Amino acid sequence: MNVQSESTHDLAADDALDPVLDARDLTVRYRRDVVIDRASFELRRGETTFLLGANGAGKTTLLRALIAAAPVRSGSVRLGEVDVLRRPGRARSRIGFVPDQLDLPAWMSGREALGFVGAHFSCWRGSRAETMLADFGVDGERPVGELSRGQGVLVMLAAALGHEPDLLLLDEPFANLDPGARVLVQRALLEHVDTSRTACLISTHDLDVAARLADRVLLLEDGRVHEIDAVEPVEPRSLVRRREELLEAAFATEVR
Ligand SMILES: Nc1ncnc2c1ncn2[C@@H]1O[C@H](COP(=O)(O)OP(=O)(O)OP(=O)(O)O)[C@@H](O)[C@H]1O
Repeated sequence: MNVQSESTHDLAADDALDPVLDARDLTVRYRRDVVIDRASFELRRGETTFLLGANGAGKTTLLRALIAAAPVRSGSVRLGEVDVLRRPGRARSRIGFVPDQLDLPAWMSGREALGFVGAHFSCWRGSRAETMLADFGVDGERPVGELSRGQGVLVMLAAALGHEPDLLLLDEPFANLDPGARVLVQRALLEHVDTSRTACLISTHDLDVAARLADRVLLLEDGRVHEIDAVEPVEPRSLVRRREELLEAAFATEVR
């Protein structure tokens, strides 16, 4: 999402060369099943990268591998100078993560959940996360068991953004959000990525959102990660064509 003014263009260009995360030859296996097969890619400062792939392609597995929470068999993940697989605690303190399943204790209030997630990620900036939660219109005193999935995503997003991470990893954050909540989430992400120059990787099945917001697209297919060029310049026709290409590539068997 490059909304830099012209005067900051050079700085943005320099920034763009600076990878926040560098994954090299990453292989993840569940027993004998190779889910991620020698994946290599970078996530760069100020760029929003979308991760596409059919059901079961390994998107969740790949995102988890990037916080050392999946069985990585070989390869490396570096977050700046930090070796994520060797020092996951240190790396996680600089990462905001929104999982696909919100496994929070049902009795916990939204506000307590912010602290819980913050503690897990070795970081806690309570007041900022609580302000974000209020901005999202979620009552922080309500138990998360009483929240809808969309409201739960907003709690996790506030927790993920609250400590101003260098890297944001979001697993299907737009699923089951109503249009209002979707706009809120997208706006919060856009603002955050643009102002703090965070790197961001978002998995989704929503090709409309990906085509509209992506600076880069990674496609996961047969365990391999393929990079698809940025969707720009953004012209309606090229966008439609690009979406069709992505759709065919990602879901070839389903659309035939
Ligand atoms: N803990 C696990 N143990 C064994 N196999 C697993 C485990 N977690 C995931 N898998 C397998 O790994 C593959 C990839 O699953 P993953 O959830 O990463 O895919 P996905 O692309 O996120 O799917 P979806 O779009 O449906 O959410 C699947 O075949 C799944 O069955």
